[in-house]
Amino acid sequence: MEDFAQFNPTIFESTKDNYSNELDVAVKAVQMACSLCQRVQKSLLSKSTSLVQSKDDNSLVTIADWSVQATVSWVLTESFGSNNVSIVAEEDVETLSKPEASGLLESVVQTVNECLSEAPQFGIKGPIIPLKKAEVLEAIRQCNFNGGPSGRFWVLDPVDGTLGFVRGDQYAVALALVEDGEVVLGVLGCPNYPLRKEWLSYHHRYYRIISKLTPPTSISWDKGFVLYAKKGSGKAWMQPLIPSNNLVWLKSPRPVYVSSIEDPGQATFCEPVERANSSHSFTAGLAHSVGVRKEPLRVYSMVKYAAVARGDAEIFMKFARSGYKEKIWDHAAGTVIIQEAGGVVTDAGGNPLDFSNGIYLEGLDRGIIACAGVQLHEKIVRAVDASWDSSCL
Ligand SMILES: Nc1ncnc2c1ncn2[C@@H]1O[C@H](COP(=O)(O)OS(=O)(=O)O)[C@@H](OP(=O)(O)O)[C@H]1O
Ligand SMILES: [Mg+2]
Ligand SMILES: [Mg+2]
Ligand SMILES: [Mg+2]
Repeated sequence: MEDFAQFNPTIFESTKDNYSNELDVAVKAVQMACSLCQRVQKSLLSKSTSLVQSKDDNSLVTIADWSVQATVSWVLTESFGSNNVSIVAEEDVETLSKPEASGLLESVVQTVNECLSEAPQFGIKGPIIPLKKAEVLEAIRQCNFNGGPSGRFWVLDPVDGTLGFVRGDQYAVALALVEDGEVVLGVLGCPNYPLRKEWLSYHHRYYRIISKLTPPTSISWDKGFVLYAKKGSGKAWMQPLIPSNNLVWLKSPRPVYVSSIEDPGQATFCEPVERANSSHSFTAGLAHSVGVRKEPLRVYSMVKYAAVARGDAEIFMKFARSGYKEKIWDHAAGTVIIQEAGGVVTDAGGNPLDFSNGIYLEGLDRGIIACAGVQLHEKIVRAVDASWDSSCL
């Protein structure tokens, strides 16, 4: 039993360290968010409802995106005080505030309150009475900070990989803390990350396959976890999901490390599922040119960062079409987790990602390259230079 520990803040090693309280609250908030998402994903898949909406850029948003944003915003504000909390997050309240969206708003309020009612099981004090519509909208609206070079702010992607989420596939909840332009904490919830990494590539069919192969009573260590890391600690940790209805949860976090594979011939690279989000043809040419032989692992969301941090893949590449500006919430948590697990994350010019310039990764050179090791990373950066001019990106 010695590798088991009760769930309490002592898991965070030196509790007197900087950011230990922030990390403790952030991990609990992401645990709650994962539980919320699992419940919503299940209900989305069991009935076709209008809980999925299209945004102006044709991307999707669901009640889970808004509900997680409201819940995490509420938890952070209650824990640290509204004057001390600035949050940059993906969703806004525009759609939800429209009179015709009252049903949608009701679903969000119900989902948030359901989640907050379980807060004590995660070690968080919940509200005395359920939140009202106006309070839920305010919690979402509060996440309208625009980032920048100085001070402290949180960065939240409530559901990353919303497309994967509505398809019953991979998605992530990503929360980071940025101080003076540097990501100092990263917390990444991956509720559907499978026990066997081979299952990561069963897109679309994932849910069906998993539900057939794992008994419904299986404990959550079999699927899903929260990864977290603190900048400069040299460690990244994986904590199993806390079952909200199960008081016998006793598992302690484990450290995760990047893979030691430096040979491209043995390496696996991962990339976005959607061609619209990253050029598959460019990365295929690139991978071939450095000697990568394995098929790409196409996975939705920041689960790709988790795969590299855990050593299930060695390379992550994303080359969005020219003109697309990457947002900080799609990369902040994953970046610090890979770095602390021993990996390297830069743009295609080999420069660190810049989280100090507002909501976008301004100045990003071509694309993002994350690797398990320095040598592999150098090879990929060199290969991008060699093949860039002949590509049409
Ligand atoms: N056109 C375009 N190009 C590049 N990137 C885009 C584009 N549109 C959206 N996005 C952002 O990509 C986030 C999902 O990235 P993924 O790596 O998960 O892509 S994929 O879903 O696997 O194809 C996705 O995050 P979520 O909105 O949180 O799902 C978006 O922020
Ligand atoms: Mg989105
Ligand atoms: Mg995202
Ligand atoms: Mg999102």
